[in-house]
Amino acid sequence: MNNPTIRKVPELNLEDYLAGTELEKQRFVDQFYAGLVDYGFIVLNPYQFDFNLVDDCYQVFKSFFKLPLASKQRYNIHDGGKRGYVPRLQEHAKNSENPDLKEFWHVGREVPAGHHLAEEYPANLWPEEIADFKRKTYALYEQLDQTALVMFRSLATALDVPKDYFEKLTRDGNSILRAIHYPPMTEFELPGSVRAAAHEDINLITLLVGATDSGLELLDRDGQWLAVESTPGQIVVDSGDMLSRITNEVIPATTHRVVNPSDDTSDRYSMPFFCHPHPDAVLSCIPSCHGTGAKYPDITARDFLNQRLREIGLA
Ligand SMILES: O=C(O)CCC(=O)C(=O)O
Ligand SMILES: [Fe+2]
Repeated sequence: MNNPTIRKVPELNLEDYLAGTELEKQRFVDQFYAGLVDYGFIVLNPYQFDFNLVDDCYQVFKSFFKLPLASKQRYNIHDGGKRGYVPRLQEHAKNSENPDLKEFWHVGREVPAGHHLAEEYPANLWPEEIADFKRKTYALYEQLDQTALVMFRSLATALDVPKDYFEKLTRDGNSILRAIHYPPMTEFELPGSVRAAAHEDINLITLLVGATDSGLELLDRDGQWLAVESTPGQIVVDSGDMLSRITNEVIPATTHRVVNPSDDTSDRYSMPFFCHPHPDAVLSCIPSCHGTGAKYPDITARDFLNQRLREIGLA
């Protein structure tokens, strides 16, 4: 029987990895890996992370989502949600017919003109109605990108690949900062829909800076839903489909959802950062996870992503 007071997503201190003794470092590596294998989620206390940038971004995105729909729709460029605004009831989970009760905004990687990915990555949109939108949101993007790199280094040790294995895979990667607004339930009349239906993330790992409210749940290995509790100042880290694929499912992509609140009138905001490889990266089974054979053939991150985006109604 699942007892939520006993089963709890492990909590880790990034300081142990970045400034700890060799023993603390190794313990962090082991606990991060075990957390992903056992739960697919860990709660991270970051180290030297500027949470003012998080507050700034919540301010920016709250102001944006408050704009009239006609203003917001100017930034809905129907590119499959790659950049800019995606209105309510657009995205649905892979096996769900009902759309999620959310609207969101995507900020993607900026590369200089002439860069080999400049043609492939769509240009970001920067709403002129909101002051400092670009500076504030991209500063958070870069800070999360740096944090991800540290988590990847620790994961590389656990998986027995060169320390820069994920760095190479994700250099100039297609990572996305998604700001989500879940409006009050009173604004919908859709009995079958939830804030975010059960799904797995497509990417390698996701970093979620503290949401403004609870509601996030993971499906644990015993088939029980478990609340993922975090406080402001923490970052929830979870594993996605791409990590599952290259680890031969040793680290599964954990199913999660955002349940509807008991209170019908409150909003919820969250900001997942989806860490993606660069499009030409080959998703290939890591040797230490090979076991009796790779379950999946090699595929480029580009092909894998496009396949998944079609499945969720975004391509
Ligand atoms: O809003 C949240 O807390 C989680 C959102 C999520 O899982 C997603 O957008 O993939
Ligand atoms: Fe997710």
